[in-house]
Amino acid sequence: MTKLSVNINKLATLRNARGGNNPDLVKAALDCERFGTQGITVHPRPDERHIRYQDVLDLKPVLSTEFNIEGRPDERFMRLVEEVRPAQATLVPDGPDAITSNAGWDTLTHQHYLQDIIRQLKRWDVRTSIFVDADERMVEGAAETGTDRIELYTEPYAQLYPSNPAQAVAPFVKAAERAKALGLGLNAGHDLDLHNLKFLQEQIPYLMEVSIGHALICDALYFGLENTIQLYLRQLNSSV
Ligand SMILES: CC(=O)[C@@H](O)[C@H](O)COP(=O)(O)O
Ligand SMILES: NCC(=O)COP(=O)(O)O
Repeated sequence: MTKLSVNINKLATLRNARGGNNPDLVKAALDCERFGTQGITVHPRPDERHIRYQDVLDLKPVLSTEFNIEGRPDERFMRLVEEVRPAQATLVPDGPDAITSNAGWDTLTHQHYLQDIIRQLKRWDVRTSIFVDADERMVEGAAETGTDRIELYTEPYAQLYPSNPAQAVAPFVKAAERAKALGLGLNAGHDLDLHNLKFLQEQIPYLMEVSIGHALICDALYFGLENTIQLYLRQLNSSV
């Protein structure tokens, strides 16, 4: 079964636009859970333009599904993960000024660095995932770090999918097969939506989790949050 983890960054963007607490992020996350999501993802960035570090602290005690914190493992991120002990930490290489994630790790160049971080996260009993491009060499480098899982960076898939689905998915299937052969768990995310999700999941049925934010929250403007989550779960063949 492929789990859906709803990324609530965009709800925090909306909340921050007016400086108040509307929408209430904690309530919205709990509603996502009530509507069927199997996880909540946040990606606090150093400028706190959407998720604030305090949001992460507020969410942890109330969530009942898998909490996934994504980000660059700088000192502040690591302190947060140590305090919150989420189900999963996903390491993303974004610089502080990144508009959004735009690449996976170079797991060969940064192998020792990642090994140290993974070791530390495991001491805290946090499952680890490393954000990587669909490149077998990067998957192999990730396996060397001792990580539990990788998350395939799916923007290139999403870009090419409308014109050539088979070509778009081919490198992802190859990378996924390599990950499976190496014993790595597999997640995927970035720019997944109601059009491209089903095909990806059909081609890689052993995908463990997808984290989806931007498109899902945009869809919720039209369909409502509850219906939208149900629509995404249906794409993943969940029993809804
Ligand atoms: C790692 C990843 O692909 C997502 O976390 C994405 O970066 C969302 O972040 P933003 O909501 O800041 O675009
Ligand atoms: N890890 C990907 C994620 O959390 C959401 O990315 P997006 O759907 O906002 O592009």
